[in-house]
Amino acid sequence: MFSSHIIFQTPKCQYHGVPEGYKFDFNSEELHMAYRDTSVKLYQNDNEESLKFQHFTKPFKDQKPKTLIPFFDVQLINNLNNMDITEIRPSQIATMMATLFEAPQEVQRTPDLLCVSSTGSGKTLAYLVPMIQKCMDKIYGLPTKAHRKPMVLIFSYTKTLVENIFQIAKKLSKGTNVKIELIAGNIKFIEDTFFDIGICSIGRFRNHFDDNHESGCAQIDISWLKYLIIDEADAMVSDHEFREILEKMKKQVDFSTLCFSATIKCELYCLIDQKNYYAFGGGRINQVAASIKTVFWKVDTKCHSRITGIFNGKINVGSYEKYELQHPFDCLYRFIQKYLFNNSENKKKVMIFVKRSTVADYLALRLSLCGFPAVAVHGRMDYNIRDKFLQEFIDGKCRILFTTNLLTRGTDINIDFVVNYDLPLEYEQWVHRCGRTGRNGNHGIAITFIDINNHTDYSKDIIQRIAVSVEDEVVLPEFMKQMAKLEEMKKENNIQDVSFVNEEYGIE
Ligand SMILES: Nc1ncnc2c1ncn2[C@@H]1O[C@H](COP(=O)(O)OP(=O)(O)OP(=O)(O)O)[C@@H](O)[C@H]1O
Repeated sequence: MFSSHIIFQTPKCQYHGVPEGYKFDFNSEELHMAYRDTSVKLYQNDNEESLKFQHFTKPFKDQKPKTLIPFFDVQLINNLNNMDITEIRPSQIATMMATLFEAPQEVQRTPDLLCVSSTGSGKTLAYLVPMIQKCMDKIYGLPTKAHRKPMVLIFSYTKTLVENIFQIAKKLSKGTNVKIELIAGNIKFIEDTFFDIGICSIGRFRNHFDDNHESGCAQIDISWLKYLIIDEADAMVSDHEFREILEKMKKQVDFSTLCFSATIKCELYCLIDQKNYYAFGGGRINQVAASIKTVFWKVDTKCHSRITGIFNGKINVGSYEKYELQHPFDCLYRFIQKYLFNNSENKKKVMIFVKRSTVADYLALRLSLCGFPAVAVHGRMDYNIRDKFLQEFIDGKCRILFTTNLLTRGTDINIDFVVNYDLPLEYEQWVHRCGRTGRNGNHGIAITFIDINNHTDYSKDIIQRIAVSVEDEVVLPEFMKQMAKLEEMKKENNIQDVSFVNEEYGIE
């Protein structure tokens, strides 16, 4: 099991790790490998500036390269700047170091990489930037009109994620010759397979790769493949179809596998070459990111909802004075009233996770009828409607979004609150759900409803892992502590037995 501190595996090759306290020397002839985010922060130049992408801009033709560090084309740096991206994040420099340096001679190819870094820490750019640069370097060495076969394939977990990665890749590669192909979704099958980077969903890729492919599908030739990127790798590893494809690809050609996620499980190691890999860990691994405040609210599905409909032209919201517990819908209603609709200036957004798509639809409708417009986005709806609702939420036209597992991972929308109305089936999903807020340097709040009278339905494992993972100062419902048997765990002494209601984000 990884904790937030067990992070680095010594690579079985000649790169050096960087000791604590080491300062990056731009003129150094040595090769370096970043291995922990505390160390990566030490990559600063003499002026103590934070490290920027432009520090790695390629020199002009007649200029002598100052260092052995990798270089980015000006066009790529400009594209990054146009996206307001200047500083390099820890996972980004680690991936850059691992992929852009030439591997030592005794190592045939770039070692594999396991990059585990908190939600919202910038893993998508961590792999896209060096991969686009690699393709640009390759293209320079080829005749202008040469037909190129894919050098990089990127796989991710859902069609929505794959499409997001594609959109970012298109922006990053603007004005370069790098050809990027989307191999996912309900768009037409690709017609030619001459591209540099393919961004794929598993099912659609299979049609272009497998012998049992749909007739007429162009077949992708992977003989040039050098890098296989697996985003949300710990979820992908559970997909048998994906593992089969991977095995088949590995039999055909030797490529480096780069895995990215905010959570890690042991099975993930079967995706990489365990004798020749780097691992990088940044932020809290397998835990909710430090930028997110986690709060637990007790609710009771067995008590009646007091929001009963229209009464004298107003919603009857009942009275709660005598009741300690509330039905989850009532709890949600009061939360939204207090934190999203307390004044006309409020622009805050909440993403609410539920188990089932029918529940998402029902709750969105019910809340809308109560005067708080909400939409639901899930896997059992038409793509176009899904995209339309999601866009309304992104644009802030609708500030309440109900969803299911569909948006658990990877979704990058600026939101203030996450509510786990139901608990997910796996602990890792809870971490990713909470990680939809508190991204990209912002703070967020993730509220988890704990059904106090129905907790037998929950997986004991989830409750236990959540209870153990949260920081000492997070107040937990008593039964969570009991279920987690925290008495036997080292954290027990630090958890106070007080009301679950958090002062700042308590319901009343
Ligand atoms: N160097 C950077 N400077 C400024 N913003 C950045 C930088 N790198 C990434 N970002 C922004 O940070 C946000 C989060 O990035 P990204 O979605 O890649 O996170 P992630 O680590 O993949 O998260 P998750 O694990 O939840 O998928 C994005 O909006 C991205 O544009």
